[in-house]
Amino acid sequence: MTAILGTHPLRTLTTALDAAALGGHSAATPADLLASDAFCWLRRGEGLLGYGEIAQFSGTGPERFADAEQWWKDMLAGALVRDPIRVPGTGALAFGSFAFSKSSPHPSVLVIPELVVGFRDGTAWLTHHTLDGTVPTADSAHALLRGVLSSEAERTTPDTPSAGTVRSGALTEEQWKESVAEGVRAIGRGGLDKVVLARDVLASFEEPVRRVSILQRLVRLYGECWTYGVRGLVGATPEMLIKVDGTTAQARVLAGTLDREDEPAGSVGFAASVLGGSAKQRQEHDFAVRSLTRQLAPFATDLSFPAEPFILELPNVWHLASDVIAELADFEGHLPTSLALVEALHPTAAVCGTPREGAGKLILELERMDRGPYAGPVGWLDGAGNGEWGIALRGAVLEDPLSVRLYAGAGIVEASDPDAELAETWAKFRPMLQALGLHA
Ligand SMILES: C=C(O[C@H]1C=CC=C(C(=O)O)[C@@H]1O)C(=O)O
Repeated sequence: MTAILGTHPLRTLTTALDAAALGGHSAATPADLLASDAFCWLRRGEGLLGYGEIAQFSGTGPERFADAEQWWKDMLAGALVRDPIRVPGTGALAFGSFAFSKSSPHPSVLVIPELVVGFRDGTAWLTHHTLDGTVPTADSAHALLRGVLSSEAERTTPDTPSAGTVRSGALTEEQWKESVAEGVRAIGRGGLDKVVLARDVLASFEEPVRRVSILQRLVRLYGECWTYGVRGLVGATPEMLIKVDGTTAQARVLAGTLDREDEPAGSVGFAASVLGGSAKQRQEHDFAVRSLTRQLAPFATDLSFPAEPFILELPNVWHLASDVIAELADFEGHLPTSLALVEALHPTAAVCGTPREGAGKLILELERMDRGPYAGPVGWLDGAGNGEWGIALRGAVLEDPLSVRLYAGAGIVEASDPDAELAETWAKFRPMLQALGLHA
């Protein structure tokens, strides 16, 4: 574990965003405030952006969540927080991304940005964090934002996607289908109900890709999803692992997918009959809901979810979806933080399988790649323990300015067909392919 701690305590100042104090810089939507390295968590015109980095936790291994939680507690212990607004996302805040696997060498990180801009229920605010002993003020926060806006010519340059090509990553399509077939055989032998198998593809460009444009396109096209950006990891996920807002926790569980590409006219009804009527898709979904609710129950005094999933309509696919809601139990005066819940819930059967242990082992064997941050938790948490942690799906890692690695997977059950699962991964690559300006 590495942690960079300053010699001064963390100081934070949250203040209402004063549009007049931004001078000539105005923004119609939060996405207009994106900058090249900005942290991003946006959905339906609300969310959080972060700029600059003043401290980070970085770790690997099975203890990565607990170590991150301890680091955050240490940062908060001596913190001097001024927060007159006091809603989830104000005060001290860190963005984070965690590797899917406990055996991954990929670093899991929590990062405290120098400046946060937040939007929620019609309120907009700035939070300025310092660790060098300077006292943040409303003026210093606005000056930082003005600095970001004026130095970022890239934000306003017209967006012309560069030409790129896509090739297979760790496995060719044929090899991946063989892995799916092996997954089906493993399920048939007994002891395993479901395994989620993913694959990667590598997009290469002749000119550097622009992170801001990728995020802006995802925001524009996939407004119902949570568009995330934590360093090189970008994407727009439809799946909420856990959101904590005071005493309430919420999750959106997805599993069961239908491509919308060849959609007949009319079609949520069509999706409902195909997805809802398919025993295979229902089974895939039920495993995912059960894994989430089983892990969440010990933290809850009350937990509910509808008996029947609903159809979530996204531009690329339909999903079977279930929203789970829980009232959090208070243990000796403490509620679990969003990060403590992440540790308990990850990985659910939407991205790993059932039973979890056996599925995890088979994933390592059959995918023959490191998932890195793909399918890991991504999001933010604040000093009160609130937070939103999506599952990093429909995303990619910007490996260097000319190469982007995309990841997508599919839930495999006994009735799975390798060709259909391969087609499903292409439907799930589509948001990132579109965001990269590649044909999709
Ligand atoms: C593993 C992925 O999706 C999961 C989430 C929704 C539906 C899924 C499915 O139908 O297989 C997957 O469980 C992915 O997007 O890479």
